[in-house]
Amino acid sequence: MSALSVFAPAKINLALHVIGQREDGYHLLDSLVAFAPVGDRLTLRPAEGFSMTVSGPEAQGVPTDHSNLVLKAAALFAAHTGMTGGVAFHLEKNLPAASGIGGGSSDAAAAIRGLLQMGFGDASSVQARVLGQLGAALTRLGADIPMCLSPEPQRAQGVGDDLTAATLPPLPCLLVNPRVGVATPAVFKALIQKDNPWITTPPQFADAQDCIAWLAVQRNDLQPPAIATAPVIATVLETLAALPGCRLTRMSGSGATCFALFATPAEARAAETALRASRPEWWCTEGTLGDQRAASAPRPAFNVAQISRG
Ligand SMILES: C[C@](O)(CO)[C@H](O)COP(=O)(O)OP(=O)(O)OC[C@H]1O[C@@H](n2ccc(N)nc2=O)[C@H](O)[C@@H]1O
Ligand SMILES: Nc1ncnc2c1ncn2[C@@H]1O[C@H](COP(=O)(O)OP(=O)(O)OP(=O)(O)O)[C@@H](O)[C@H]1O
Repeated sequence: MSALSVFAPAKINLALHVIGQREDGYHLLDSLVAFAPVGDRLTLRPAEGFSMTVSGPEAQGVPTDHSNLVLKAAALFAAHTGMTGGVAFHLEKNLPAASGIGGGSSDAAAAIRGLLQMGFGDASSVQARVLGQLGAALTRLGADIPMCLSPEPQRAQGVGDDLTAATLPPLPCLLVNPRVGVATPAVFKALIQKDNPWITTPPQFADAQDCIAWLAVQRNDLQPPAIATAPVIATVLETLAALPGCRLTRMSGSGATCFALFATPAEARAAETALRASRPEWWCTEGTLGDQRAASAPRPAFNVAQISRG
């Protein structure tokens, strides 16, 4: 068996409404999610046991031991499927960690897609029931993992694990992180109002401008508590809003990464050039949001949707 390379795209919460809280403390969400053409790259090579190396521009501080979400997800996969053999993972880290764009969760989901694609797991045991149990365990590992298993536009409800495919037009986007790590639990803890209104059901959008007009009346309820935790996020949003052609600005996930949407890719590219010149210390990259399934990995032998919606 040869090596397999799997793309782990950035996840963007175009809208993120917090609509309640469960007794165990987890929050109930209603979020519209899309994926960017920028992301990490995970390579899987058959080996004895599981191991992990990390390289790339954002590798510093990313664990290479069993605390990496890639190795944790692989261990869960092995426990649930009876997988024999092992894999040497290599992670090329391009996304800043702890930044609200799903980095570790997207890497973990890429590991699961890769293991399925390589044919690991006892085929007879990888049935709907096993995949459902694995899905529940992966949600406990990272609430963003289920939505990253199939990197396509989707509405995420429940604690992030109740997924419905959504149709979105291509959305030209600029992603910006001010290089401040934000801890997700701290932001949820700082959220005062837990029972906010739901998302209105997304209609069919004629084009990017139509979608942006609809998004403008949605929210990210974690934005105010994240700004209270890391005030620089407000500066990022103000800076993005002042860029020529910017139609909408918002924070993704629990921050600190923010995004700006544009009507055309040319406007997004021009905005990236301008921002790189004025704020060279910030991480920024442009790309068109949408469906990254084709780029992420060949389709695995088993239905990934069974895990993510299990
Ligand atoms: C903010 C989002 O990124 C939106 O997509 C996710 O809800 C967070 O996903 P994640 O980073 O994978 O989060 P996890 O590592 O599973 O959870 C970190 C912590 O965030 C809080 N958490 C997470 C998800 C959720 N629905 N409710 C919560 O209250 C819990 O305190 C949890 O212990
Ligand atoms: N593969 C990984 N990539 C990045 N961080 C990882 C990974 N595995 C474990 N971690 C640890 O998880 C922490 C959170 O990183 P991650 O990139 O998942 O952030 P996040 O903001 O929780 O993402 P999101 O909220 O969008 O799901 C990091 O500080 C790091 O110590």
